[in-house]
Amino acid sequence: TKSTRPQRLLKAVQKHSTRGDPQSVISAIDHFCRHREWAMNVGDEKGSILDSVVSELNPEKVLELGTYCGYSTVRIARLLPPGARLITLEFNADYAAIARQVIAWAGLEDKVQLVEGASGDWIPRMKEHFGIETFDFVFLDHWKDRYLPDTKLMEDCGLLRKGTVLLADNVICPGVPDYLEYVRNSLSYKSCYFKSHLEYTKAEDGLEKSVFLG
Ligand SMILES: Cn1ncc2cc([C@H](O)c3cccc(CNC(=O)c4cc(-c5ccc(F)cc5)cc(O)c4O)c3)ccc21
Ligand SMILES: [Mg+2]
Repeated sequence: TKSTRPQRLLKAVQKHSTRGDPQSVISAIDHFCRHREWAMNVGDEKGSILDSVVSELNPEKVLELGTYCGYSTVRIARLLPPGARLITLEFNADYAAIARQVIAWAGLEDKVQLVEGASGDWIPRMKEHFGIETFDFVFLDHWKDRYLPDTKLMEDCGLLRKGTVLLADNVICPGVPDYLEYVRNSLSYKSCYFKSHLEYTKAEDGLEKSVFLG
């Protein structure tokens, strides 16, 4: 039977990158997606913006909503200090299976906990199940109509603290108008837009960085 795109992406990682070298994994995925098959990774251009936000923040507790093949998981985890933890939520079992192998190939499994399940089910369980008080950094890259409800859910569950940074992918393409309107108008957030391009294309897209003010 025909392979899936995530399976072909994993093969490209295993063929064209070095086990235990996250940068080579990132480069192999970007090369595959630019020259072979487009895939919905945050990509190299927006990825560099993601890197700078993470490096500046040095977060201990990170939540990623939407793992897909683990590209942004690897980008974030490779920058985390020893002892820091990234929890990534993926509801699609096929994506999760590939992501686990990509994360393991990069040698980052000790920093990453991939949870198979939906954000709406797992956000309310973060405290009792993972012993998480609050998150320092949240990367939103899952279904675009879940960004706003899940942000409100994280607020209600007390998972955000003064200074928690939310970084949202695809705020232009495909777009998240209700989320943007909320974080840009709420007195509880200081928000700014990083203009970029849709991964591996010339179309406009960007990241919205929103700091929770408590
Ligand atoms: C509830 N819950 N909890 C965990 C969780 C995890 C998932 C999956 O990881 C998943 C599956 C399918 C789609 C997404 C969202 N991503 C996108 O839709 C996207 C599209 C494009 C684009 C842009 C232009 C196009 F022409 C086509 C696609 C570019 C991008 O960067 C994207 O992130 C995420 C889903 C719901 C989940
Ligand atoms: Mg995305």
